[in-house]
Amino acid sequence: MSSSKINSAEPLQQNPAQDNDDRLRESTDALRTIAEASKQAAEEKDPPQADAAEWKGKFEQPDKISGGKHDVVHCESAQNLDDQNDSNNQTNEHGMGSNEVLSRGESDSAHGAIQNQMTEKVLFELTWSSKGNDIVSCEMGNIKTVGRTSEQITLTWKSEPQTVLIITKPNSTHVRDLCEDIVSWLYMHKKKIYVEPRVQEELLNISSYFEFVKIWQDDLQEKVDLLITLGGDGTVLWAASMFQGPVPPLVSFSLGSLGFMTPFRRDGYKKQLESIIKRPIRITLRHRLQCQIVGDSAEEENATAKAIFVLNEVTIDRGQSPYLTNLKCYCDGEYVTSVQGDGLILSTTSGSTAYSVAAGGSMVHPQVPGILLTPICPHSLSFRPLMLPEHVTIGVEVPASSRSSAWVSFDGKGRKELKTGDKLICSMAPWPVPTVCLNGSTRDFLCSILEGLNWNQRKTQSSDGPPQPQP
Ligand SMILES: NC(=O)c1ccc[n+]([C@@H]2O[C@H](COP(=O)([O-])OP(=O)(O)OC[C@H]3O[C@@H](n4cnc5c(N)ncnc54)[C@H](O)[C@@H]3O)[C@@H](O)[C@H]2O)c1
Ligand SMILES: Nc1ncnc2c1ncn2[C@@H]1O[C@H](COP(=O)(O)OP(=O)(O)OP(=O)(O)O)[C@@H](O)[C@H]1O
Repeated sequence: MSSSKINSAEPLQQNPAQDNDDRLRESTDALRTIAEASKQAAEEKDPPQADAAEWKGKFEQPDKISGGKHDVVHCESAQNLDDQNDSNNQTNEHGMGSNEVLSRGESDSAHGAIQNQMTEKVLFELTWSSKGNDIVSCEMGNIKTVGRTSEQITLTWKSEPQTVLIITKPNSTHVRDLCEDIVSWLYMHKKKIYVEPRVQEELLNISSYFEFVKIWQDDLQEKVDLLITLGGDGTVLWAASMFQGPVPPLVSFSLGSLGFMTPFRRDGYKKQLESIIKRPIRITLRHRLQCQIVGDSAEEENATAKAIFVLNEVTIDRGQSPYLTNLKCYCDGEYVTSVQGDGLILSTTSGSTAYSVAAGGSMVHPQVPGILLTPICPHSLSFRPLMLPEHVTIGVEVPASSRSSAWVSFDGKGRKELKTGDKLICSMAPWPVPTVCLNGSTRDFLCSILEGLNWNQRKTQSSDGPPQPQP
């Protein structure tokens, strides 16, 4: 997405709450400006010695999201997406605001005809229940919370999504079979379908009927309306990493073993997809981190390095070195502490249930905006994991005094050496990954920790036992 594209976004729609819209427009403009600055920073490498404060200024963004809640969690009786409509209607019946924040591109009038040329991305609007667009009010000097930053968001297509990118886990027969079925179903519904070269080859090996399937290329990023993954969490991470700018809504079918971020099941895919392309959908905006390596050796080796986006975490560890890592940590340019241990994880809240939880970090709902700082085997009795607010910029430096270099990896991939003097700069990215929910953001999250990690499973205490102590 070029910055001029961002500028050419449609003006926001008017709705009756004019005041709210004016405020929303201001924050949307601010968001666009920040997105432009971030895009520029990602394209033109920042000067290697850019300090953390400068990064913070570039990537800070306003957050104006608030909405409704679920009271009960029933993992076993998962409702299907049809029920989302009822809940969306309820939201409107309660007089909640409807706010368009991210729509851009041209409306796709090609519905019903498959074209060789890609049309522009279809428009949608995002809504969330909100009594106003402010998070706090301070009328008459009284500070009151009037909105929340991390409640349920609904996405409503303005016209049916047309262009679909399908990303699949390699080497799985189940995945290949489902991919074949979904591609055929989408083609019947007159969608333009893109896949990776490997998948096109697999489909053509099955039948020449699949000649309509096209090969994905990086420059198509801003044209995709819907992203589908078939695999496990690793496939979701892979798909997200293909987008260095805005990410289209992502529907993930679970064909892995754990599947924290993959709520959809292969059975009933037709009904699920039908609902997703035709009706409003609930989404979780999963925040990403953007990372850049700066410093002496980075200057030489990564002269053209761009920001790297992670959905789970960036990890700095000792690699094969037998020594403790020695990592100096900065927050907004100020020295905070040093890690002496196996390493450090800077995690998103989506990633809080991955490597971070294994290293002792807390599990956090993916839509809570924040950055988790979780040490790996710190040789200290008091280094508790920490969660910082979304707007900070974190720097991690391998000091000149360190006995050895460290290694950095991004969502478990792209391992690079951090030599002494190098610094990793990390802040919240302006482009989250909007994942489509099965039963809503909170319910999906709670189901995944209950089912995936057996969270708080314990035999129930029997009712018979010693008499209650008398008061
Ligand atoms: N000790 C650990 O727990 C450990 C060690 C290395 C990497 N990891 C995680 O593996 C991720 C890469 O995943 P992969 O599938 O490519 O590698 P992989 O195939 O090695 O899978 C790692 C496991 O982590 C799970 N996982 C991934 N993201 C998750 C999330 N957000 N919440 C809960 N579980 C999640 C996967 O389902 C899988 O079971 C890394 O981002 C890192 O978080 C964990
Ligand atoms: N399109 C792709 N191209 C190349 N590699 C991929 C692709 N999709 C996924 N992978 C890689 O394949 C590996 C396995 O994928 P994934 O985690 O989705 O499956 P899984 O391990 O069976 O599921 P789970 O993580 O739920 O246990 C991961 O390392 C991931 O990075």
